[in-house]
Amino acid sequence: MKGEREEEKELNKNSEIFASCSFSSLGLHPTLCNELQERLGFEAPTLVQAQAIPVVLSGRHVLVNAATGTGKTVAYLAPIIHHLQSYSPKIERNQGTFALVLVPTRELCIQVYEILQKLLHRFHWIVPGYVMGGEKRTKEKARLRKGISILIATPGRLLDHLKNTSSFMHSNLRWIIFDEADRILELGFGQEIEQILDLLGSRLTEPVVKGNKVSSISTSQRQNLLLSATLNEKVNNLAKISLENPVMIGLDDKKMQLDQLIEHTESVESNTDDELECPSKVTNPSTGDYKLPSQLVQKYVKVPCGSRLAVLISILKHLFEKETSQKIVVFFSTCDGVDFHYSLLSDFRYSPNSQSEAEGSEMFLRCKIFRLHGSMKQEDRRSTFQAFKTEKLALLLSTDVAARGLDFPKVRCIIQYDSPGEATEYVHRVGRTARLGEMGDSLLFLQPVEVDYLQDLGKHGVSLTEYPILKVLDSLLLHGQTHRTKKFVSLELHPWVLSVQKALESFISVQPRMNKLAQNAFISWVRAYTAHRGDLKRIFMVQKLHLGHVAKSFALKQQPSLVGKSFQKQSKKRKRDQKQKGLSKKRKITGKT
Ligand SMILES: Nc1ncnc2c1ncn2[C@@H]1O[C@H](COP(=O)(O)OP(=O)(O)OP(=O)(O)O)[C@@H](O)[C@H]1O
Repeated sequence: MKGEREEEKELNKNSEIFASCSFSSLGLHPTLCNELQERLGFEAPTLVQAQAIPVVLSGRHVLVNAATGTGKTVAYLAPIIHHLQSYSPKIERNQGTFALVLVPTRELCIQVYEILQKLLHRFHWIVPGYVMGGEKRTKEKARLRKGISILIATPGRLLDHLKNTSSFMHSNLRWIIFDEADRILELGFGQEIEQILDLLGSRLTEPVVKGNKVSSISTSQRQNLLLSATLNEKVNNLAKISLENPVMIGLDDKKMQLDQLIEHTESVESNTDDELECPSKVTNPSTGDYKLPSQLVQKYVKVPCGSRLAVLISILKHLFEKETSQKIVVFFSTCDGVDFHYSLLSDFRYSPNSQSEAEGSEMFLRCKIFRLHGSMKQEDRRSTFQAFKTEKLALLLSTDVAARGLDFPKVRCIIQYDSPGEATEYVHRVGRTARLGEMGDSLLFLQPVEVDYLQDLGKHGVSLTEYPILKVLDSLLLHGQTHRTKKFVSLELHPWVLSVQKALESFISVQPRMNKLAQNAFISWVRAYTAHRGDLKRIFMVQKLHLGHVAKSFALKQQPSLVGKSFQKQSKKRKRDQKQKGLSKKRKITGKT
């Protein structure tokens, strides 16, 4: 009986995610359909692919607004490859770039490149490639000179090459794709994108820059695609300047069959222009335009500041002990925060059940631990990204550098330990789990004074239920027995929390290196907290912070000085980094990720 129900559930899940048609029925070349099946293991298109592929094949400009993890990447790559392979005579390397995919981060660049490589296996004359920050320019120049048919790029580096690499040939450019458009714009790349559109002669609203680099292909032969899991004013503006009479594709989470999809596409098409001309329709945040996977279970946990760290590591312990094969991602607001927690969790030993110190202590968490943030060396970022992908039991500590577009298979739970700020960021962080119909949980940490943030999320149609933290703490064995909370007044005084906090503080206090990391993380955390913008300042009020409790959340017995040398040194370093990266105007909280 149970088996039947499971089967039924599985079927329902599949019909909410996959379309009841084949890739070939969408008009894709048979060899490409084979590659999709054999190299990527895709039996049938997802709903968003079934809807988008025919439209992209038709040559129309498209705006896709679909939930995270619904298969947007193949929705644009497959039709482009289909067209390119059909060119007769065959395209050649020396004809330069035909399609340009713009992505916000280096990791996403590599991820899209890897999928492209697989899809192009049997179309060896179509050359994939990427250019991105952190790589050697000279090597990139050489590759561009040889020719890259489908180029994936981060905006800053692409602009650099457009201006400085004369051998970069793009006069045959036909497609520009903005993948994770919202993130590209949030990172402050709006101006770069406009310049790129100008240099490529692809901006619709303003006169095109004239010069030797403007493409010879007429803009009417261009096809631009914009993909985003969230919509806002900036995305709408980009759509206006880059998309001509686009088809809007947005999927509801509810079940849609293919015939409904086609109807949907058509009805959406007829509204297309109105939608774009009326920003409020596209951008109104209260209409629930944030697409979240319906099977995602979203919870929040209310934790007083001083107990945050003890509670975080207790929840991690509980989750890893409950399921011995799973992956979890924890998001932090700063690189220093990631570094500190990474070192701490990698080394922290504690045996809650040993009666004496003589018995020795054991690793608190028994899983592989990884870290990812923007200040790491490119090779380290790359190897972490690849390693975490293939692990079965692992924890990734990351800044928002991992929040967008990254596809780590089988992530079971997302913990937002430091609050995300903008609701869009929340959506993208949780989007790293519950991908393609898989189950997934998310947990948002809030301090009691921050709970109004739930209302902010509610305005976007995002609702969370409370995580039973006391029950979890009660279930953890301390000195061989569980401790019921009824006898204790609050979470901070729970014997388990007290015991773990004490062990953490002793661990930090005897290790100068850990102490230093904790202090840096504390300072950066306070700075990031003060940098919340607009309305969020009302929720995340720095004045309401008790800095002694914040220090406790970094296992520091004493509060480090915020006016001391190290704070000033860090501020100076941050300004210097900003200058070097030329990002000073881009982000209000630079250096965060
Ligand atoms: N037709 C398909 N059949 C099976 N798996 C698929 C199919 N299409 C995509 N996938 C898988 O689904 C996952 C999500 O795909 P993808 O990363 O393209 O989603 P996305 O919508 O771009 O997500 P995000 O918005 O987070 O970037 C990937 O692991 C991908 O390999």
